[in-house]
Amino acid sequence: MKVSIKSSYLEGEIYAPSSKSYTHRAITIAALSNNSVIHRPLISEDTKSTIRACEMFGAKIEQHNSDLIIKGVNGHPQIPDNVIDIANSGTTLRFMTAIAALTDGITVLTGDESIRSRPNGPLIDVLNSMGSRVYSTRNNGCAPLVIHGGVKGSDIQIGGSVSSQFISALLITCPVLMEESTIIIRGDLKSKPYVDITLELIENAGGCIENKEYKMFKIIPGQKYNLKDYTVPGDFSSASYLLAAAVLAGKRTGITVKNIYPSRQGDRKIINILEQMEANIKWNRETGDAIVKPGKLKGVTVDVGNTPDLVPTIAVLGAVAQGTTIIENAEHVRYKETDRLHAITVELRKMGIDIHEEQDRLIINGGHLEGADVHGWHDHRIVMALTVAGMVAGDTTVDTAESVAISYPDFFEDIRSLGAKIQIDEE
Ligand SMILES: O=C(O)C1=C[C@@H](OP(=O)(O)O)[C@@H](O)[C@H](O)C1
Ligand SMILES: C=C(OP(=O)(O)O)C(=O)O
Repeated sequence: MKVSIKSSYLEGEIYAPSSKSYTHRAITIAALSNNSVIHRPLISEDTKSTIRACEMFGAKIEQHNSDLIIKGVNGHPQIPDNVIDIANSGTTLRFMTAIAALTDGITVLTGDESIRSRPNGPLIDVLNSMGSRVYSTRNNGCAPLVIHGGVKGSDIQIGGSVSSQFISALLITCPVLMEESTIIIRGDLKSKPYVDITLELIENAGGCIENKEYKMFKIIPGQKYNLKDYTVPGDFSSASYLLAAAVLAGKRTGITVKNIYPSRQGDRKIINILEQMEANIKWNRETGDAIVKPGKLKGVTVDVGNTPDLVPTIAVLGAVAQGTTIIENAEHVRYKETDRLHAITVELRKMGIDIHEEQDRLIINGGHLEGADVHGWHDHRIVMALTVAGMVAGDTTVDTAESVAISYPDFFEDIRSLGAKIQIDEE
């Protein structure tokens, strides 16, 4: 699907969608619990992958209006009766690889071309050291994965530089084992806030994990999750496109982005980053409203070690900021749906921006965005960030736009409701 974008001037108010990361965790932990209700889950292609996988492991999941009613497996997932296709969701793949190790049979996990190129080696090695037998069918650490169950609580070590999802997957799974586990993190843990979200949901479900400054986690055995009733908060990663659009393409009347409350989400930092860039933004933590007015921005240097998903948004902001924007500590951003450092560099160059990539950072010299036909790389975050750029530049098309369904299915409807001039060209 391709979208055609004209110069746009936005105004009004919009609700940020529910958090994808919180929704994945709520569904997964509810599936390991007994009876749970999840209010306002994000229903998107990625979270549907988690729903599908949890049903294959024996959970009963029904949607009633904006709630999910989940009857879980009480810590004992069944052997799936077929291969599980988790499509494009890295979070689902990592979480379900660990859940599969709890069964007493064999699970096969696969996904789309993107997911079958993303690394899982550290998680595979740890699960094998715990008594499971996990194989990457092509011996490259990527899906398809074949997982024989049989893990036991153990003392394990794992590197934190590739993905925090490996650690989150182990933190969710180890408490239900009958032996104590200790997880030691080797090196720097990237995307730390996502581990905070995991620990928050585990605590909500009555689980108990001792976190020794993200260097060691001690997990007592035989725990039983009981998530009961959980309401999913708004998503700061998705809100970042709305906030950036307000700054770059907003009318003087401004835009109010609603449903963004204080949270353990690392991407809440988008507010601080916009403030550092001297954007006109006022965030009311009590009401969850961020009021944003358009204005000129100043370039900044941002460490994205904990906020990898903000990179496309920050790159577009830097593209029009005065001076230079440096996005650093970003190597792990290369292991997402696409190599996002490379993808956003290629596409913003097509729009006339002086942007360079190095192994773990981007250097962007602010300039003037020019309309162009750009490629979305089948990556929802690349598509949404380039759509914001297109509203500034005008006369822009973005292809593979259907990928917004991964995390923000109503993205185009929402920004059109604010006045964005976007035509959807069905391909
Ligand atoms: O745990 C999660 O919900 C996520 C963790 C992050 O991945 P990494 O931990 O691999 O950086 C992030 O990029 C992804 O969108 C969601
Ligand atoms: C990388 C992302 O998610 P996942 O790792 O779950 O595919 C994302 O949402 O940007």
